Amino acid sequence: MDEIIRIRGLKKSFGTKEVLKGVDLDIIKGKTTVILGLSGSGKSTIIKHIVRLLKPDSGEVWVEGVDMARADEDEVYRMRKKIGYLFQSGALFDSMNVYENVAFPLHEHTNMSEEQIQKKVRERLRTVGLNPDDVLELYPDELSGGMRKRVGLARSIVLDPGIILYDEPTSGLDPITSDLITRLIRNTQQELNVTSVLISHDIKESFKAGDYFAFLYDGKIIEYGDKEHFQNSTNPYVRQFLDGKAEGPIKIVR
Ligand SMILES: Nc1ncnc2c1ncn2[C@@H]1O[C@H](COP(=O)(O)OP(=O)(O)OP(=O)(O)O)[C@@H](O)[C@H]1O
Repeated sequence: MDEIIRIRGLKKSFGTKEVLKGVDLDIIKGKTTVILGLSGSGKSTIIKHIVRLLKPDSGEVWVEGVDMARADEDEVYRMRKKIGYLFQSGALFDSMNVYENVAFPLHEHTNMSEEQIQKKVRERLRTVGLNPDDVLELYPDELSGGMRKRVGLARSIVLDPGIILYDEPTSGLDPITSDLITRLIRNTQQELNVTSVLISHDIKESFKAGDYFAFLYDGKIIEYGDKEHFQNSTNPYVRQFLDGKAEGPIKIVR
């Protein structure tokens, strides 16, 4: 298998709380891998290590052959250009309009002319199903939740990354808007031929979006496989999660 990201023995604690206890995970190139798990189980913590927003206590996080845990700042900067990251909140800059938000990474990371930037911003807004002329001058507080997610997605793909990380892209959205965002993720993956990592606790949307599935529980990946393997898993923790039952072996720590 052709893995583009390889995580080995990843451990991370916050204070006395041991969140990741030895995560092993391969992300296959050109596919969408979904990381499933309970709220607070550490899913975001895993992907923050991929872009080195966090450093492991121990273990290795290889991205395209670069050990992100030990890379120097120049290398981290170079790698971040290749990785799109759609934060849970959508995280648009409130003081900037849609154009400025989507153009931001191009201004930061490229020497493109304003004319080229405009062309690229318009193109990427169209990729996420928005009409540039309708939205370019709007501010985030003038957009619906679904539109904000789409603008966030346009911004995370504007540098044509090879890898896109999605943190709960459909949280807080109605089922129809969620479906739309999931389709966009799917289309984006096919149009740009990217590798996607998606964090979710929305099982329905995950199965529509994903090729491979990893289940994080008690600090480790305890199940991994393609859709058929995952849906038919006999692991009692996975079964309880998929069935959405409060009774079972899963311990909910609050
Ligand atoms: N910077 C931090 N400092 C202290 N604790 C943190 C920090 N980041 C995460 N945590 C804690 O680590 C645990 C895992 O958080 P994380 O956000 O990775 O979970 P998650 O699986 O993505 O959850 P959710 O689905 O609710 O977003 C939580 O208990 C959280 O409070």
